[in-house]
Amino acid sequence: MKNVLAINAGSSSLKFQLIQMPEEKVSAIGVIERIGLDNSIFKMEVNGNKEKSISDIPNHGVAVQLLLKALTDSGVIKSFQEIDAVGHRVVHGGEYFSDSVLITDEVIQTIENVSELAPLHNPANLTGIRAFQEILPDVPMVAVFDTAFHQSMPKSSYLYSLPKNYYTEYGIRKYGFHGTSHKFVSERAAELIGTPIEDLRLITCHIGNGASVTAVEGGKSIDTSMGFTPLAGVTMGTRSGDIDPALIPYIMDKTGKTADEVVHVLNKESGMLALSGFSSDLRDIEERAASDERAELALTVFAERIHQFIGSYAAKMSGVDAIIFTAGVGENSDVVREKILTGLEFMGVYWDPKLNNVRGKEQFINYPHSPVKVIVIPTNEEVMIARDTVRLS
Ligand SMILES: Nc1ncnc2c1ncn2[C@@H]1O[C@H](COP(=O)(O)OP(=O)(O)O)[C@@H](O)[C@H]1O
Ligand SMILES: CC(=O)OP(=O)(O)O
Ligand SMILES: [Mg+2]
Repeated sequence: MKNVLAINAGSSSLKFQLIQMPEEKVSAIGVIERIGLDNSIFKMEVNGNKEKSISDIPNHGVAVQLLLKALTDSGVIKSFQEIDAVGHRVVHGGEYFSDSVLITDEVIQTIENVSELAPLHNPANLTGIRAFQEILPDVPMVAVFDTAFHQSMPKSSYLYSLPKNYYTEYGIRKYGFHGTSHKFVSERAAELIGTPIEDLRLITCHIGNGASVTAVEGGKSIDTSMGFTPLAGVTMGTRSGDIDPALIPYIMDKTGKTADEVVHVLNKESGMLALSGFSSDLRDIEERAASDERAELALTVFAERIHQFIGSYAAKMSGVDAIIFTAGVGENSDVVREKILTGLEFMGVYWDPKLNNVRGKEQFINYPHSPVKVIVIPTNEEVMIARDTVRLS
C-alpha cells in the first residue's frame, strides 16, 4: 500500500487529497485558501470529521508545513515518512509532455520555461512543487499536466491560421486544458457503456468555473475548445471564451486600458459574471433566472455555446456515441444540461427529463432507445494524479 498526496496548487490556494493506493481510498481531503493574505483558511476532512482554522499563511512553504502537521496531528499518518509520493497538477506542459513525468531538475526547468504560456497557473504550480521539495527532499514527485491528454490532437486541429513562424518560433498553437478530467471521464464512460474506448466517439463537457468541451475519438483527444490559454472556447464563470480578436485593440483604444489590462478583463471580469451582472457562480444565477432577464440570458448564452461545440465535434467525428457531463456545473445542474441538450434530437440524442434530475453521481440520462448515450460522470482529477504518481514513482 502507498500513501500518495495529490496536490493542486493555485496562486492563492492549495487543494490536497491523501489517497491510499492502489485502493484509491481518500484518507484526507482539504484546501488552504487565501495564502499570502491575512486570515488564511485551512480546511480538512478526515473520516467525516471536518476541521477549519484561520491563521495568516504567508506563502506556499508555510502552507505545506501546516498541511503536513495537520495530517500527522489528525493521525492519518504518523510521520512524513509515511508519504510515499506526491503528485502535482501542472496546467501547462507545452509540447514537451504528452504524459505525466517524474519530477527532476530538468523537468522543473522545462515547466519554468513554458510558464510564459500560462502565467496565471504554472508559477503557482511550481511554487507548490518547490515547497514540497524543500520539506520532503527524498520523496518522489510526479507532474500531471492539463495539456498532456490533448497532445494527440492532429495538426489540423491545433494549428491556428497564422504565419508559420509564429508556431515554429513562439509555440503559438492550441494546447487545450482540463486534459486529466477529459481523460478520466472518457475512460470511465467506456467502462460504463461496456465498449472498448478504441471503438467510441465521445464528446466530454467539463463544465466548472473553467469550462471546456473535447472530442475524444478512439480514446484520444482530437480537438478541444480551449486554446493557447484557458481563456478560449465557451463562456465561463469569469472568462469570455472566444471573441473577435480585433476587439482587443478596439477596447484598448476606447478605454485607455493596456493589453494586459484588457486580457485581465477577459479572464476575470467577463463570462457569466459580466452577462448576469451579479455573479460568476452558477448556483446564484440559476436561483435568479426566473425573475431576472439578464440571469436567464446568461444561462442561455452559456448553454448555447456548449450546444454548438457539441454539434461541431459530432460533425468532426462523423457522429458521436456518447456525450458526457462533468465538473461542478456538468455534474450538478439539470437546468444547464437541459438547455444544452434541447434540440440535439436531430443527431440522435434522446434524453429523459426524469433521469436528468440527478446531482453528483454517475447516471445515464438518455432514453434506452437513444442512439447517443448521455452520461453524468463526476470527475476525479486527484485520483488520476494519484494513479500516474504510483505508475511513475
Ligand atoms: N448543485 C449545483 N447546482 C448548480 N451548479 C453548481 C452546483 N454545485 C456547484 N455548481 C457550480 O459549479 C461551478 C464550480 O465548478 P468546479 O468544477 O468546482 O470549478 P473549478 O474547479 O473550476 O473551480 C460553480 O459555478 C458552481 O456554482
Ligand atoms: C485550466 C483551467 O482552466 O483550469 P480551472 O478550470 O481549474 O481554472
Ligand atoms: Mg476544476
